[in-house]
Amino acid sequence: MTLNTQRDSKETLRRRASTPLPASHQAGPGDRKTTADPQHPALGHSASYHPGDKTIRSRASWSSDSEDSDSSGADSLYRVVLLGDPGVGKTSLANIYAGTQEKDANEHRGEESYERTLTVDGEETTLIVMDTWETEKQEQAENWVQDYCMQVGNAYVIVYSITDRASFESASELRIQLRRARQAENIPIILVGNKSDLVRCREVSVEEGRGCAVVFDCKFIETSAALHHNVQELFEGIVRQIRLRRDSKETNERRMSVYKRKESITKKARRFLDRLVAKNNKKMALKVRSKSCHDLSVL
Ligand SMILES: Nc1nc2c(ncn2[C@@H]2O[C@H](COP(=O)(O)OP(=O)(O)OP(=O)(O)O)[C@@H](O)[C@H]2O)c(=O)[nH]1
Repeated sequence: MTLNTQRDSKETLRRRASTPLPASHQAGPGDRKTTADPQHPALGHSASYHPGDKTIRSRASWSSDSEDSDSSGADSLYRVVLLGDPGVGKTSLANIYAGTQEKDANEHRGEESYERTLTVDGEETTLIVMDTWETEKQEQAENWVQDYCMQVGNAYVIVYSITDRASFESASELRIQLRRARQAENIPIILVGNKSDLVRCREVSVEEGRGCAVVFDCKFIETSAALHHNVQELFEGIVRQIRLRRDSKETNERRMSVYKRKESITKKARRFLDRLVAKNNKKMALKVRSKSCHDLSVL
């Protein structure tokens, strides 16, 4: 991924941002399906969607890895639901994903779903990022939104603010709620500690975030929407987590061998040493697991 590539893809996005998706999008715009589809097990949820209530903002290409683009890569579409307390930064993260510039934010206010195609490890995947979670409205009419969110995601991002302990506690509750709603399913869940730039206001340590992810068996990353730090890594990580569950072991191993070739020597050495020590030490194995919850490219 290069900065140039990012800049180029943003240009593409801006040009296409005004292109509305047809209302029939949920039934599949001809090329892809977003409702229950036996050919597309990852999308096989039966919850109904209300297109009039939520807007799909844009379809655009965001090639993070264009030099490796492989036309043989499967093109797939997945829903990613953002959960978390009000004010933790869900919309800010979604806006970065959508490539919305600050000056465009007012124009797009009220729109809550963002579709974008990413090229990760040489293959394209389209994510619809849904920023529809409501925690404040308790009326009956709003409950369907929460139920819908819990049912419809192919992956979940649970966001808290590192400056707000209450939001961290809510994140644990959301994880439990999600586990209850989707009991037997092995869906990717990423715990995100946002606002990592606000160092002096920190109320939740990195270790606590990581510990929570280990206990709740999910991935963990700290981001700063304000500085755009780790946001791209987050969305690329979601794609990798989806693929790790969707594809065969062989396909993932082939993909990983390409990915690992690009890893830094330090990262490779650390990974090798962790495995070596963990082989003979159960306690260490737990520690490695706690480290691996940081690594969004492995299960
Ligand atoms: N310093 C800092 N501020 C942030 C960051 N992310 C979001 N904010 C600010 O936090 C406030 C809330 O951000 P939103 O993105 O609206 O949060 P939200 O979770 O979507 O909130 P609701 O829409 O109420 O659910 C805004 O003023 C953002 O500018 C961050 O990483 N760092």
